[in-house]
Amino acid sequence: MAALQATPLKTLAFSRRRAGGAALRPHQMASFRCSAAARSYNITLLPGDGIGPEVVAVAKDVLSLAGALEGVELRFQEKLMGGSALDATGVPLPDETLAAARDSDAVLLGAIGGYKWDNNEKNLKPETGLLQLRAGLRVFANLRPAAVLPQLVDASTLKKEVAEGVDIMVVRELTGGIYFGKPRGFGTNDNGEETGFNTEVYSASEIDRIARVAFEVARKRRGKLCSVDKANVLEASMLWRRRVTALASEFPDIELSHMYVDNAAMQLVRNPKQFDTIVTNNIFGDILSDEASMITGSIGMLPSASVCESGPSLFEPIHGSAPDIAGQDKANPLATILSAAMLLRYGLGEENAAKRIEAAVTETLNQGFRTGDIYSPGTTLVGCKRMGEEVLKTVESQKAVAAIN
Ligand SMILES: NC(=O)C1=CN([C@@H]2O[C@H](COP(=O)(O)OP(=O)(O)OC[C@H]3O[C@@H](n4cnc5c(N)ncnc54)[C@H](O)[C@@H]3O)[C@@H](O)[C@H]2O)C=CC1
Ligand SMILES: CC(C)CC(=O)C(=O)O
Ligand SMILES: [Mg+2]
Repeated sequence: MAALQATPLKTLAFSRRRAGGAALRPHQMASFRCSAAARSYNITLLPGDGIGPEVVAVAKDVLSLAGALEGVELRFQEKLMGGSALDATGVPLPDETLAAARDSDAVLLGAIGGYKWDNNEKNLKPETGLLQLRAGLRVFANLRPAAVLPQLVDASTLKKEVAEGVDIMVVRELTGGIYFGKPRGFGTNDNGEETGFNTEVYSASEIDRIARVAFEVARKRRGKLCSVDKANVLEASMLWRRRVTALASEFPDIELSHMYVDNAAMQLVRNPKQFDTIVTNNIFGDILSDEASMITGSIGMLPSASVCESGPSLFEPIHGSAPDIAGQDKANPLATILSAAMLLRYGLGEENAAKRIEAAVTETLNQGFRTGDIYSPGTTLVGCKRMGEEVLKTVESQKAVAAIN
């Protein structure tokens, strides 16, 4: 934990384990890098449901090629998760899947959920499996970068002058709050009416550990941190604000501000450039990052990394299983491809391979290829598979390599 508190992103690069081995420390990294044979990693793939298998298949190929070109061997194992696991095994997160994820160097998830399971009881919902996975891996910090790429400024729903240059990092608490709080359930009120209830609860230590990560992230960015809460109404938010404020004395170089979540939702579309790093709870982070995604052009563009104190990290696009376009080769795979780049950088410490992927995505967009969600006149409309093929071509190309160096 001490290392994570000190430099979360840097530490992430060293937080993964070799298969069956102990965590590598930074000073071991140089010798580890010298041995080509040692640079091999076990990756658990959890394609999930809907567009999940479509985007993960594409991202796996990109990950493999970028790794191979940088001398990194990636060994993949695919496990059931979500609705597909429910259908096959009766539970949304089979023990075998969690065990495999825990035992790997990093985990790449597509998305889970779909109409078929929407009316299942809580324990038999794909979404419950995802919450169990996050809790099981103890990945409490979810980093969701939302940056407007110059090539996609016209795909933003906001005016060009409002959208261009936006570069926000949402640090979302991921294993606490109302998605996990007890009591929860259904009951009956005094009038005999049916009720449904959930509990928003945070302990001081849960707030402190996510806030520390956020302060450190802000330190590596532009030094501004906005803590988003609802402290005018909710006790959990009152504690949140008190703890974040207290912690600020340890980070005098960071400009801390506080904002109520309703105002933050409005400010994000009014003047998103005012934000650098945002730290917030589980549910507000879920909602605000989807909102931020539209500033960048599409939810199909945003990757994420979910990290813990030790053990494998989880990488996933921020979007869901998009059942409305599933099976039609319409999904944008770039969020998952960019999640694969985050996996290489923060999960495995393989910076060059990560850069190769990011450069390839930039180049593919420069060449004008667009899936439907980011299409604008004058660009070339492609499906999920073709977008993957174009990225693969540029991963290998001289141009992508030149962009790295
Ligand atoms: N991490 C996960 O696995 C998540 C799962 N879900 C689940 O996904 C299912 C659908 O949820 P929704 O609320 O519809 O959210 P969603 O993110 O799946 O879709 C929202 C809208 O964005 C579009 N979209 C999403 N990803 C896209 C991509 N890569 N390319 C192009 N368009 C894309 C969809 O077509 C849809 O119109 C539900 O069962 C939900 O519980 C929702 C959010 C996260
Ligand atoms: C499907 C939910 C469990 C979570 C969600 O929407 C998200 O993490 O983005
Ligand atoms: Mg969400």
